[in-house]
Amino acid sequence: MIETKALTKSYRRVTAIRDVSFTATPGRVTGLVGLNGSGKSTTLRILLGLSRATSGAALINGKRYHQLRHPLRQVGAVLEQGLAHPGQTGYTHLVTQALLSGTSRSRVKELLSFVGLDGAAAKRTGDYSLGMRQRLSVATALLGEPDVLILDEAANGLDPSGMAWLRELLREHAARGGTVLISSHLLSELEQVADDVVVIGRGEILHAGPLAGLIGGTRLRVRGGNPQLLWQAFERYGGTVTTDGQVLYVSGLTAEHAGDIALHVQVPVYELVTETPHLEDVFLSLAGES
Ligand SMILES: Nc1ncnc2c1ncn2[C@@H]1O[C@H](COP(=O)(O)OP(=O)(O)OP(=O)(O)O)[C@@H](O)[C@H]1O
Repeated sequence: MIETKALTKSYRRVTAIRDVSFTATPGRVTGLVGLNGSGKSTTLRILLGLSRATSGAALINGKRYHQLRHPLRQVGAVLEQGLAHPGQTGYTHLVTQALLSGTSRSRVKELLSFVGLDGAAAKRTGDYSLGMRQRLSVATALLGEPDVLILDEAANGLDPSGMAWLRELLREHAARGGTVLISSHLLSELEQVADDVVVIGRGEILHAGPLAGLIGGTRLRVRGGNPQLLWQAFERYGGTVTTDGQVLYVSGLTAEHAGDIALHVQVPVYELVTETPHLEDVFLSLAGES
């Protein structure tokens, strides 16, 4: 479980985050989404004890990071700047980290293969591609078999198969009862993995809740012979109508119902489509309004 309560961080001139409160619950993947500079990394860094909050609390399993008895076994983190020394091989890096977290060497081999790096274990991490570095960071995060995973822009640099691999890994972690918090500046990147989303804009929470709630309902796009008459009829039967001057956008009615209404008022319909708003558009209008 991850909780932030009225978390605020001010630098000398900038308030990076203000009153940020949200919960990431076990068994679910929570996405933290915001445009560049919105405060995602600041929030995650405070959760991981890398930065101190000006006020408020950031808790992992009910405790601040520095109060955790075995932090590396409770929380695994993938941060933007990565972890590995460029001169070390992937294998040496993981063994060093294993020693720090009290994990056995046998788990290192197992993890290298789990993240698809066994072929590159003897290569210097400085020669790794961005995607390989992300895979190594994920392996490092998983070393201590933590319940809680925190990932900052972890999909950066991954190709489509890498993205699919990461999504499956995070979904499985949540399915086993783990807590996953992953940030991104693209909601579309999280669309297939997150159960819940926290949208942050200019340091403040704009939405926190199930992903489905953010998308909202579908609407109908209707073009017909007498828009004025159609509009009145749709509203009379409980629809809510807006228009761009050409097309009517109707919510609160099914396509079947709208078609029947048009037939009833004898207006020909040229187009009747059910539309689901594109998630990225919803996010951009939300983030843009902040
Ligand atoms: N050490 C610092 N000193 C001063 N201001 C900072 C510092 N770190 C972050 N900020 C400011 O705080 C705000 C939030 O930054 P943060 O890095 O948390 O955003 P972000 O959402 O992670 O963005 P990005 O996706 O670009 O990394 C920005 O305005 C940033 O300039």
